[in-house]
Amino acid sequence: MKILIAYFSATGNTRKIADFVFEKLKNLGADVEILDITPLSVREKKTDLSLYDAFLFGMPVHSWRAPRIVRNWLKTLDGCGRKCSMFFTYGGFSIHPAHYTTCKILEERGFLVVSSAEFLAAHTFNLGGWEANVNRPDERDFSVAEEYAKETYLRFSGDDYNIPKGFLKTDYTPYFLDEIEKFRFRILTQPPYINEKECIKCGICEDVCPTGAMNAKSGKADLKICIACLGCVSACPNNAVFINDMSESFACKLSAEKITKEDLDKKESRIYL
Ligand SMILES: Cc1cc2nc3c(=O)[nH]c(=O)nc-3n(C[C@H](O)[C@H](O)[C@H](O)COP(=O)(O)O)c2cc1C
Repeated sequence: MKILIAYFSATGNTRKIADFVFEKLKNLGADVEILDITPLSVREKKTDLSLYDAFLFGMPVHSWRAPRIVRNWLKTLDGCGRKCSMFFTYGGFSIHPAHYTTCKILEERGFLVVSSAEFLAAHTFNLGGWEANVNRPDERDFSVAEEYAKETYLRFSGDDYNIPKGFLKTDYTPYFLDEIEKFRFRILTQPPYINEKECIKCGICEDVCPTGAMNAKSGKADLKICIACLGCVSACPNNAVFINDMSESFACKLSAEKITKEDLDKKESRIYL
């Protein structure tokens, strides 16, 4: 059986889980390949799925679900009745629509979803002053990832097909979910911008941008296509790409979600089978 792990990772958390699961599947004897769909050029090329028997799709949660550009990429695929699994990394806040809505997309594309998983990871907005799950994923999360690789391989190998249980059917409309995407630009009041004095003109910020929004010459990201993934901020070798300070919004978010920072850090990664 040939397996493909395709993942999107703007700041590296999902990549850590994808790489780990890749190694574990190989150790289990699987013939497995890995594809990073973060670069725009990779998503624009047609991926030949005919070479594979089963798939794992990994992505971060952005505003309660898969990032828009990942949803759009998934909608170009043809599952042809083959099995797949989904896994998410997230910063510890609400994510429950992510499993259900991504599962729906995959089913509509003809995949049989056999498992799903969520892994705690440092929240991207820590780059702007949040302090959520700073050191995740850690051993706890990797031990869940090991179990996830084992269980998913078993389900891929078996003849039967079980729909994963446990994640909630969401009653949020696609309209509502699109509306909450705008929330990120209410707390991220300044889209990523380059501090000219510290910029070494390497162009990495533009190269890593998964949407083509960042312009290294003008020093600004185009708000119309920027998805606020902060890949440019985390990749800059000279820390010259900035966003506004979001620490105040972290306190507001904790209070709105009625959760403490300690509760957030105690959350556990989880598998759905
Ligand atoms: C625009 C945006 C929205 C996010 N929304 C959520 C969210 O709704 N819930 C959550 O717990 N984490 C959220 N996060 C945090 C990410 O899911 C988390 O940091 C993830 O591990 C980043 O993955 P990556 O490093 O592979 O890009 C969000 C991050 C970004 C950039």
